Amino acid sequence: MPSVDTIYALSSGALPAGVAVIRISGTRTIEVVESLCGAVPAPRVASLKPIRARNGLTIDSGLVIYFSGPASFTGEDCAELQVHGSRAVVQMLLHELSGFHGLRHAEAGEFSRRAFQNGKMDLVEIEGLSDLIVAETEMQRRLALEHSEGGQSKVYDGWAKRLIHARAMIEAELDFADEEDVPGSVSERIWNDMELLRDEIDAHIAQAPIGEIIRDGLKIVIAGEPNAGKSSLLNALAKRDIAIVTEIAGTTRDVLSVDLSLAGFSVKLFDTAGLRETDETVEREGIRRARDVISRADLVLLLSETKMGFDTLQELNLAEIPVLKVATKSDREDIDSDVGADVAISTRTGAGMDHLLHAIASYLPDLSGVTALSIPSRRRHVDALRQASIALSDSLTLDQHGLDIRAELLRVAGDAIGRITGRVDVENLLDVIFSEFCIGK
Ligand SMILES: Nc1nc2c(ncn2[C@@H]2O[C@H](COP(=O)(O)OP(=O)(O)OP(=O)(O)O)[C@@H](O)[C@H]2O)c(=O)[nH]1
Ligand SMILES: [K+]
Ligand SMILES: [Mg+2]
Repeated sequence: MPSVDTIYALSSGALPAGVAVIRISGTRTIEVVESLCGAVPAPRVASLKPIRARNGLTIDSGLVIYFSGPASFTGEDCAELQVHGSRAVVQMLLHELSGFHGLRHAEAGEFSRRAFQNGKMDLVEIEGLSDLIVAETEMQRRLALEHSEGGQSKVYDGWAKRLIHARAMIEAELDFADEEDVPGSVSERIWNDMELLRDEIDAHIAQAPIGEIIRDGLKIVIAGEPNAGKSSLLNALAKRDIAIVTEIAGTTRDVLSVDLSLAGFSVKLFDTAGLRETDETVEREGIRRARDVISRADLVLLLSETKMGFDTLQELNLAEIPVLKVATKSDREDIDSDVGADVAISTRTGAGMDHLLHAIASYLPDLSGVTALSIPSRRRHVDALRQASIALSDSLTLDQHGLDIRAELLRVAGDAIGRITGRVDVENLLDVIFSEFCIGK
């Protein structure tokens, strides 16, 4: 697409900063760099240059790197100008760039979109890159890096190839079916492999909850009686004064949340209103919200000072959700130390807090023996994999039907997998995927 605009944007973070990186991509890159810097440096060699506006004023001096397409991030001619990261320098440089004919400011995700369109990265790699940019925990970084560098794409491409191979063998069998000496049916081997493939895909899908926890964090809800010390615990774990703590029962009404990092995982911790019968309108709404967020928890920390408290809380319908019973205020002498809890804590003295964190960590996914490649990272991927698995299963079970129908089901499965990496028509998906990026990426 030679006629597309040349685009530019600030690709580095918030200003002011030590260095700001302005990226340019498109056919006019050479012309622009020549005008700003006097000459275009050799490709991929950082060169310190004065950067001048066309009226002769020096904007700044900085490192200029030119990438000759297709050996660049976008696949087009690209340049990166590394200038001093002040608002004034960046503003003047962007203003100068806007004055060039055929240049315009990039839209969100546009550099990456060009990389995809020019075949530099597939969709899984691009999504991995988008995840890597926003990664906050060690596990998020590991998963995103693996995906952005194409490891996952290789797995999906391998699966798609096996499906194509199977179809080709079936086509051949259909073509030669009426000939005398067809070498013994190829089908046997093909269907064995397709069954294996279906099992591999299902095993991959089964890891989706881990991918979700890595991306979105483990949802932990602090629940319990009024005044049990729930908000005090939230504040203690967050090491910040987030929730209001008072001695008045029924202080917390809204659901509060904070993101923490625990053992390399992201954890979303929720504080909720104390659970009790009440006629007070605001508190009732708070309790309704508490029950709602409890029902969506991965883990509930059930807090109480007393054994009776835990007993009444049993009535909460926590059916499928793991619960950790936490006895609070262990520093108080008037409190019975044996209330049948899993952990006893005091936010006042810090007693038991390590024990509690340890107990929580045991609810995090065990990643020993699990590689990043065995974990699907996004709902989009899982949905497509499910479609592939269903089509594959159908083609395996429909053995009384004609081969042509079974081959068609393999095509459906292959297309579903092809859509994950973008090998198969995904035009309608692109806007959704690239809109997740910010400008300059
Ligand atoms: N001695 C002692 N007091 C505590 C401890 N944790 C909390 N408290 C006190 O218990 C009272 C209630 O604490 P909160 O954290 O507001 O309890 P809560 O469960 O959030 O209460 P509601 O939001 O009203 O349901 C406050 O007076 C706290 O200072 C503790 O570990 N030891
Ligand atoms: K309180
Ligand atoms: Mg509270």
